[in-house]
Amino acid sequence: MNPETAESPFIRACRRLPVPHTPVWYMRQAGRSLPEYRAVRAEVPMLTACATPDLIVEITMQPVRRYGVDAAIFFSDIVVPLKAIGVDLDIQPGVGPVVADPIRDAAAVAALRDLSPGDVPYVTEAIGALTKELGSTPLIGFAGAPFTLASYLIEGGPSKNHDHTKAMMYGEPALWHALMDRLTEITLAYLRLQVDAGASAVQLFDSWVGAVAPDDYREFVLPYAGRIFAGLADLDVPRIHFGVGTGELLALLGEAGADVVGVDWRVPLDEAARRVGEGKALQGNLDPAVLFAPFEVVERRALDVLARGRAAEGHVFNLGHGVPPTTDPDQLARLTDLVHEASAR
Ligand SMILES: Cc1c2[nH]c(c1CCC(=O)O)Cc1[nH]c(c(CCC(=O)O)c1C)Cc1[nH]c(c(CCC(=O)O)c1C)Cc1[nH]c(c(C)c1CCC(=O)O)C2
Repeated sequence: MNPETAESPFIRACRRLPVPHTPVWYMRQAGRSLPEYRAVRAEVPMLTACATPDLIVEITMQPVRRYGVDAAIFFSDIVVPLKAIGVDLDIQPGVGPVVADPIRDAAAVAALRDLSPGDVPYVTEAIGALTKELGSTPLIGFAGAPFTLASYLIEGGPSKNHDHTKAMMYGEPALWHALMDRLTEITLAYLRLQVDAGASAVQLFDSWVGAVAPDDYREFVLPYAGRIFAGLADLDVPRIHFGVGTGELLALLGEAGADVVGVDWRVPLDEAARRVGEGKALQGNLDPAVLFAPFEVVERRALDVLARGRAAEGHVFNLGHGVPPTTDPDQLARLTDLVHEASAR
């Protein structure tokens, strides 16, 4: 990473170093709520956009231009590497990823081949162009974590209770471990190629792992997240680990090897710092729904997040989950300025 990027508030906060202001970015900042995003996407299916370097660059830059956030997140989706190795899937508007043939047996698991950089040339190309355009602003690469990817593959689409996923985990543990092993290799390769192309941090999204109890997380999930973080250790970029509803798992998300633990809105950051323990930075955690309240409420809540975030060794301000599609972009613009001004030191 270039020296100015290494000195940016976002990278410094991830490394638990002093910062001039608390850095802020938003999960799902690229897309959905922005009119300039809807204009660009009007005629283009989601997965086509994710495979078109010019569109990736433009959409990734949109929230950076509009809000002045401290980091960009690469515009893509967690299912892109699966599509790239030949899984028959689509992203349906308002639904999410839908898999044509859900993976439920050993033959389907064995068909998940390794990912190489040549499978996603548009990712490498877009990241190269983005790092030039971003200058010292860091670019966050990302991937879906094995549990969350497994859930889409096994269920065949979005799921509330992850019943088929858990049925395999509990009932066919050998098949489960084989699937998690395949997804771990694919995810690690995907994150490494993003860093090799120029990403200066990575976030592993285990969005739906909050459905799993701590003992099961330790047995069925943590070894794989651990392999991914260990496999990135030589790259010298901050590694962020996030899931929704993970209050009971926060210490384990850190234990898996992340430098920064992402926290949803259910656990205040001072309590999260206590649960995660020493040697980690935290990211979060304003309830995204607060953005629908008048700005004075957003302000009061955001100041509370900042105050509690001081209990952590490093704090990156974010929402507790993604930007809701109907968010008024002006609320995020004002929130970004507020975080910068209120935390200036
Ligand atoms: C679980 C998950 C997915 N995708 C992702 C996650 C993990 C983050 C999280 O927990 O929210 C990650 C993701 N998806 C997208 C990004 C882009 C970068 C960003 O701004 O954060 C990122 C980081 C774009 C997208 N991914 C998707 C869209 C909407 C596609 C469209 O505009 O048609 C975007 C902009 C589609 C998608 N893909 C997925 C869902 C649930 C959806 C939304 C379905 C819907 O409500 O329309 C799976």
